[in-house]
Amino acid sequence: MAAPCFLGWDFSTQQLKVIAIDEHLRVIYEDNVHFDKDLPEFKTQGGAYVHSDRLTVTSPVLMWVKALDMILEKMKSSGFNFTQVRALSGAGQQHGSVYWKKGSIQTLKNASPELPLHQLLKACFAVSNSPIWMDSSTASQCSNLEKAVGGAQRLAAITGSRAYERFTGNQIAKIYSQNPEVYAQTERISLVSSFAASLFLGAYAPIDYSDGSGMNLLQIWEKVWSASCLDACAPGLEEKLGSPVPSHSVLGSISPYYIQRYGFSPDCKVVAFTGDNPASLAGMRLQEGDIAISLGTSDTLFLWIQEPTPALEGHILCNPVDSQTFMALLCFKNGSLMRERIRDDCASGSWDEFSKALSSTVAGNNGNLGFYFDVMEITPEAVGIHRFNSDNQKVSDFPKEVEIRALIEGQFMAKRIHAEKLGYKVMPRTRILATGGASHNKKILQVLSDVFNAPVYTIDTANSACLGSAYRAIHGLVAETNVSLADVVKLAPEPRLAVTPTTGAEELYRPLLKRYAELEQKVIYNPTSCPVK
Ligand SMILES: Nc1ncnc2c1ncn2[C@@H]1O[C@H](COP(=O)(O)OP(=O)(O)O)[C@@H](O)[C@H]1O
Ligand SMILES: O=C(CO)[C@@H](O)[C@H](O)COP(=O)(O)O
Repeated sequence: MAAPCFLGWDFSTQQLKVIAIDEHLRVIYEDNVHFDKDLPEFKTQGGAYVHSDRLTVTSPVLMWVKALDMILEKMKSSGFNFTQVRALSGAGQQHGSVYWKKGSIQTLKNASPELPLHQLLKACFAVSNSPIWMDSSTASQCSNLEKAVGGAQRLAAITGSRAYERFTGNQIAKIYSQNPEVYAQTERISLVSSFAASLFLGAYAPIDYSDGSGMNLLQIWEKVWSASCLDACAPGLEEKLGSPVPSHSVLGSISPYYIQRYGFSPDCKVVAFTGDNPASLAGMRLQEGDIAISLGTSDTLFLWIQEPTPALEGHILCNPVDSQTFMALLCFKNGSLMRERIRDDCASGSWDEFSKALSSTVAGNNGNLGFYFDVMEITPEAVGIHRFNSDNQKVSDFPKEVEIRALIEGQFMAKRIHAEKLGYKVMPRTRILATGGASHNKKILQVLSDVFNAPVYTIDTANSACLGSAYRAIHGLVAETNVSLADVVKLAPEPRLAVTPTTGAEELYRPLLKRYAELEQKVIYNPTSCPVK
């Protein structure tokens, strides 16, 4: 009999990725399909469409389905032995939503193995372009929701977050108010994560508690939908969402489609999918006191916490690996795409040249500071490029190398300032665990280490959401017997030290952090008066 293996998937913003691990937790297969490059027929940029209002951002749902067809075919042609797979789980970019048309459950259930899924599911979606996390078009729905439950702080106390435009409840409310007939045709609403799980299950997969906490709909303490939030968003919503489940739940066996088309075993189990950040928490084996920083399309910072106090900034999500605890999350929208834009403008499109600029400039950038928000930022709410010299005077440009350092130092100063606002303190034993595409870049990690005055660790793969999903697949099989994820992965390789802070970094950055926080107040978006020019 073939040695067992476990699959972890990640339906992220720019790509679909997969990792297979063996029973010793070693990565034995890794692959990806890049939406823009490998599926050019969908004409996405960074995996998404930015609409003409610059606020609405969507991704074609059939692109995700076709990417799954493509990656499975690639695995098949490489000789991947699907019969070995005992369980699979996965992750999806958070907050995005998929609208299944009435009757689609039958199509999912009876999928013919002769055809690729994207052909079979062509007519299954009431909304062909799914709203995703980059969308910021639901300001009026957010204000309605906060009003309906008694204010922003009250909503945060119930759901873990005040109303955010990308959060799924507000997106659903927009679809219902603009297209009630589309809403009426919809029999099930999935998150990207539970949509992906549905493809493997051949049935509608439930939403897990952790990704469900990014909707402004779930009571994070009781782990049930909030009736007042549901009612404020759209009628009959509870039925369309199904009941949420613990993140470690085994949802069932893989659909016959995969057994017949690819040779999966009928015993292969599908474990609930979750959000990409929660899955990364599992993949990095985050411990209390650690700080995780993901440098993917978005930048995120997250922590494992026991006793959260939901606030007006940041998010509290149910912890994906331990239902008694929580995770705190900050999301920064201007992450890798912003860095790519500055790389293209200032470093001829080369990461090597970008890194050289970081080496050739001094820590602290001689007091030059910058805010780089090509699109409306989430943390803080601000837009535009704002540069300040060491006298706090606004300047219109910087030399190229200074621009690159100002961008990277600014991005990390913002992370430290906002993490500290959440109550987080850098301690002598703090470890930063870095992941995501930009964590490949040591020069970027050095700036991160200096700004936080803490050592930065990485794991063997930057695809921690995939790895965490594969770990969660194993955990799902034993979770009911009270085995923790930590027990399951105790033999996995430890995170490796990547960089340590430069001597004197704390003294250098302390006054700069103070200045940055003060300048941030000046650039924060104020709809009644333009930000400083
Ligand atoms: N050497 C590098 N230096 C900085 N950024 C990099 C480097 N290599 C890749 N990246 C960034 O990684 C991003 C993709 O990260 P990834 O975590 O795979 O994103 P996602 O999961 O959101 O699709 C790319 O947009 C790219 O800008
Ligand atoms: O909106 C958030 C978290 O709240 C984003 O972090 C999305 O989950 C997208 O993730 P990436 O594709 O950038 O990893």
